[in-house]
Amino acid sequence: MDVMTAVLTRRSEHHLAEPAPSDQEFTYLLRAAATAPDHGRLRPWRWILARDQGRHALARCLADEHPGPPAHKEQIQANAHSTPLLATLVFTPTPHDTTVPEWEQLAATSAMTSSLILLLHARGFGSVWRTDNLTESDRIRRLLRLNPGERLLGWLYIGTPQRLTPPRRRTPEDVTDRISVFTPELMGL
Ligand SMILES: Cc1cc2nc3c(=O)[nH]c(=O)nc-3n(C[C@H](O)[C@H](O)[C@H](O)COP(=O)(O)O)c2cc1C
Repeated sequence: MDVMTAVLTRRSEHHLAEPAPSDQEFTYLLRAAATAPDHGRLRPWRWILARDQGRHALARCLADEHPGPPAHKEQIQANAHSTPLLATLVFTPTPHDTTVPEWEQLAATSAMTSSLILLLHARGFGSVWRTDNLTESDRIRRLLRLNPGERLLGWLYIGTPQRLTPPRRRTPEDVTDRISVFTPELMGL
């Protein structure tokens, strides 16, 4: 799949089933995703993979911690239960880096994740990045043994999309109003 096709046919997939990438395949794809732009090559992130019992325990905790009504909690638990691989994204910034401020490290983490999502898609796997307003939960932090200074950025739900028809290739929207051209003359220089 060429890059343009991958970008235009990717969708957040909310109904996922086996198979998911093995640990080995996930690592292979992550190594490629980690080549995304990353000022200082700090790799200020880590992933925690949960399958089977680990995933069920995490699913229960996500549902318990969700502030929404019972129906919403049940939906979260059902989703997390049925998705074969729950990958927790943890931001691990190098503090007080004078060359690479924290916002740049967060941007690098986002770039890596975006690449990973596209690579998964190109291999036939589906994913959705979810936070469900749960990234500040102390209980989830404790369950996942996060260190002080680390930050939860959500979960990549990963598996094989359960849809009858593949997503249609999207028609890119007009973004010309988001582009301007700078010339010194314009600035009166
Ligand atoms: C940081 C981040 C957090 C997200 N959290 C959620 C979420 O909690 N629940 C959800 O359904 N989708 C979540 N999404 C997915 C977006 O809703 C989705 O990308 C958007 O609706 C566009 O759909 P598409 O990915 O199919 O283009 C999140 C995406 C990002 C980048």
